[in-house]
Amino acid sequence: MIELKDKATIGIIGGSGVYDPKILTNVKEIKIYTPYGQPSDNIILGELEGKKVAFLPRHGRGHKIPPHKINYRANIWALKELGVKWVISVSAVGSLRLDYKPGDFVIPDQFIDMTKGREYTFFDGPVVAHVSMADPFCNHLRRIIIESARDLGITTHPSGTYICIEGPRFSTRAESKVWKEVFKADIIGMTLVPEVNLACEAQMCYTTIAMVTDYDVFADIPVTAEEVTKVMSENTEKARKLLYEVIKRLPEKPNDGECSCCNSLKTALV
Ligand SMILES: CSC[C@H]1O[C@H](OP(=O)(O)O)[C@H](O)[C@@H]1O
Ligand SMILES: Nc1ncnc2[nH]cnc12
Repeated sequence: MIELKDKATIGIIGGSGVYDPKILTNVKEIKIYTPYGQPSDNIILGELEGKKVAFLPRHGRGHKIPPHKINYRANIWALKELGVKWVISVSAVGSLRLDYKPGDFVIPDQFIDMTKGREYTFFDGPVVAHVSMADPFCNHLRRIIIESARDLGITTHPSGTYICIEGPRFSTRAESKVWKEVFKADIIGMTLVPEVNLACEAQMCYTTIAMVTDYDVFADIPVTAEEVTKVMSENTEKARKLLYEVIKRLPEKPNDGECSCCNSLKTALV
């Protein structure tokens, strides 16, 4: 049973290189049990500017869980259980275009799912739901992140299509060419799906701050995990600054006029 004092309205899911919530004060660690098993790690609860924030490292502390083994359902369920309404995900991504450079941020507005066998839904029957994914990210949250990044002078691309591959391997040159030239995706990663789908089913506002770490395999020297980790660690301070500013500006509740994330099940149930 979660106590009222342990509720949080804002959730941060940290990706590669983001394993601790350094911007939070009054932190405490809690373990959450879900019908889907264990989340990636204990959740760190803390405060920022008087707001309650829950932090969860997607790969666990020490990066022990690969993308295809993450218990996405348990992670989203745990955040929902805590009362989270806004979910800000931080992710390392490869760039599929020259003008999205390592160190830049991208706030994607679309995704393409190339994953192969994950648990994609909370609705496995007998209740069946088909949520709309036309606009998969919360536009209210995207606007606040884009404005905050602009005011902080952080180079941020306000749109982009994220292609999510199964991993854990990186793409071949032929695959990367297809993602770039045929699918016209802008960035590539391994963790967005099904995190985004599940957040939508849980009627939460979800957006990703994608940090470009590499040029995938269309660069002369193809991407390595070492390169991703290095670029990510060089830029985590920038990500923290942005998270701080975004959380400062987030209203208590999503604004009905700007997004309909909280009502995603209204038209989804069969
Ligand atoms: C460490 S290299 C590949 C790894 O990094 C990204 O993870 P995240 O989105 O959690 O930052 C990518 O999707 C892969 O899982
Ligand atoms: N090039 C890449 N492909 C897939 N996932 C990534 N995460 C960071 N860079 C990536």
